[in-house]
Amino acid sequence: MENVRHLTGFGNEHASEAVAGALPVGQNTPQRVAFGLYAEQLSGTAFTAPRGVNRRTWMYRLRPSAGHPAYRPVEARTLKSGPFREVPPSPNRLRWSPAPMPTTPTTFLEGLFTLGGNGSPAENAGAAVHLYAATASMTDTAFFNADGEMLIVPQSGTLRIVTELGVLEVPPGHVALIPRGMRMRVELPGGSARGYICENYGAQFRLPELGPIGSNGLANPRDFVAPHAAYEDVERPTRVVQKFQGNLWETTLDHSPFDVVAWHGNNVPYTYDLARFNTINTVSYDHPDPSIFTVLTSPSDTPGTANCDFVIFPPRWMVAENTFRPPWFHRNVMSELMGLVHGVYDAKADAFLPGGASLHNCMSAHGPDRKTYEAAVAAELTPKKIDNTLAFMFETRWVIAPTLQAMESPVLQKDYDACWADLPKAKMQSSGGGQS
Ligand SMILES: O=C(O)Cc1cc(O)ccc1O
Ligand SMILES: [Fe+2]
Repeated sequence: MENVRHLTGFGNEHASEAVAGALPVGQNTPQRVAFGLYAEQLSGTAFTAPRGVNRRTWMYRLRPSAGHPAYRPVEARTLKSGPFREVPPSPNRLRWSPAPMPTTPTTFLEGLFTLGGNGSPAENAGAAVHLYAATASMTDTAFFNADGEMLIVPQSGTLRIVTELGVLEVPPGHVALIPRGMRMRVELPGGSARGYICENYGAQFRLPELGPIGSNGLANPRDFVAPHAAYEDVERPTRVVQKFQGNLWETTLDHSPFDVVAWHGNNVPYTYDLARFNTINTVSYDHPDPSIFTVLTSPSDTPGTANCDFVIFPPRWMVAENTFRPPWFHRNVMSELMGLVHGVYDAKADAFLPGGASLHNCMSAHGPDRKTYEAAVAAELTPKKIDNTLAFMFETRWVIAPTLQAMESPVLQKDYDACWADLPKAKMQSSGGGQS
């Protein structure tokens, strides 16, 4: 009964205690909490947010978080933040090969490299896209992000993420969602790890509406897993680093901040196994819009126009008749940043590599590369499984401005445009209505 050990269900009111009797019954703040624990609330939405989206968690801890010395600024190095104004946002299609792993010991926090983003923490809107490449576990260090929640997409190497509410194991193929402000420490059981992060400055990610799909499908709520309470009673100097309005600040505690003995609430970290995604696709003709593959969405103030969608392209059967089956040629109002966890993406036969990334901003013309196009128009349309692949996209209503370091990166591909060059001209009958 492995499942009994998990707390499941997206947005649920979870409760967990590492020590029996630590969690108050029937109220949040008794005059005296069991064992002398301190009650502390972490909110993820305004107190008055509508009930359906309101998120907060109550923690019962050895010491209140308030007991800390002043934070002092520290260098953020390759971690950048909105507003993204270092370089004019490029209308060009951009693609990066995977960056080499660091050759010196580098933690998750030290190895963050920002590709680009939009909006800013000050506006509570937009998102940033970071890559991480780590070769060392964080030790006696905790990090929290006051600027937004973080959706972590491992590409290689399992992450063990210690959070205030418990421990998450996140192998490639799974994702983790860490609420704004929640302390975390990232350990590497396999010694190294690489992946992608969407730092969401806007409204918290949630499950998309299902409309005519009905009451089941896509990412089912029950497959999101929250940790059990687990605490450290450690009296050792611990660095706490926070990202606040784009800058990093740090202070030192004389104890571990992972000292929450019990908690209850719905503002919690989650993991989700993307293999659980219930993929829906055409069984008749034509390639649907990729919104059909939305795992999580962060809405903006305009209904149906996301601050950021997290979309995946998982293994699936392709059965469409009389159809060009791969993604079509298109120019979108929304901007698209893509990554690849493993395998080959069905629009790009070449050079879109696991650990790499591509950026197709608002109105930039893109779609299948020439090799994909030629294979798809020639293909015999028997049922075929697209297998052993996992690509994803962060899609956002605002243009994603790359950072200077992303534009100057040696792994920025110089010849991406060439994959659409030399597509043969259509052969019109000369009797048609064309003018010459
Ligand atoms: O550009 C891409 O590869 C992403 C994408 C996939 C798809 O199936 C349809 C549209 C789209 O933007
Ligand atoms: Fe696209």
